[in-house]
Amino acid sequence: MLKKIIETKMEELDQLVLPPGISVERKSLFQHLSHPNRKVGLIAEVKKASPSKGVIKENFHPVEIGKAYDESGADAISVLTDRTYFQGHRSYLTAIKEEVNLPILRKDFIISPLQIEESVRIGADAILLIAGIFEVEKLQELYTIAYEKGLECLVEVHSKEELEEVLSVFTPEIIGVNNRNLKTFETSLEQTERLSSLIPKNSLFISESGIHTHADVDRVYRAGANGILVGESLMRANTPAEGIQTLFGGETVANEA
Ligand SMILES: O=C(O)c1ccccc1NCC(=O)[C@H](O)[C@H](O)COP(=O)(O)O
Repeated sequence: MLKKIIETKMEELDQLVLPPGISVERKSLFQHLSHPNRKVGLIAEVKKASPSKGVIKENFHPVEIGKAYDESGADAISVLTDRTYFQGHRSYLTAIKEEVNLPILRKDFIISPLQIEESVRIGADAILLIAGIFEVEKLQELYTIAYEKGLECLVEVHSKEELEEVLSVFTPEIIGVNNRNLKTFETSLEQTERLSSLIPKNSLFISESGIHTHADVDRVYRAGANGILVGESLMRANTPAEGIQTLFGGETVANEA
């Protein structure tokens, strides 16, 4: 699946037209996740559809969702901007950024410095870099370009081997362990438990995918995660606020509306 997505991304790159830049106040994903509102930081994802589940939320209003996440005490927002496989769009990120006071992670398949410049111009504070797409040297090159442009990166791994290979070259400040097997689409929180001890102490450890219940949150918290990235279960909840309440078992924070 990842190979197919990257092939599509390369075709899209040929058509990419950079938007004019916008002036935004940058928010640090690292800082917000380092001082979370609850026991683990929540990156709440704006996700209409996906390759594994098809359309997840028919009645999809990205700005309303982003504002509800902000009002419900999320620590950051992830916005799918891939059009083909997730029915996202870069305009969703810009529109949400203008309405919330949280760091925005651009969730897309970044393979080129051009997309990093595009991410800056649409108002992203951070981008996802997927280790499994590149040689580590290329990953580090894109990581450096992003930070030079004022963005932060969440470096995502899907296996022990990928994580060890990245750490043999550099130490990302934010490391995501994706619990989803990109071949079968199955999710298992054992992935987080398996890789936890390999995460450097100075890096933030984010558990991504397949987190649906308070027990799931507790499990990855006990495994040592500093934060979670959650999409589907929040998108399927009656409201984003209810979805967040379910994940945290009623644990509230001061700025919840
Ligand atoms: O979600 C998918 O089906 C998917 C398939 C192939 C590549 C990436 C995919 N998802 C991107 C993500 O990492 C998730 O959107 C994110 O971690 C949230 O996962 P979830 O809470 O399980 O929706």
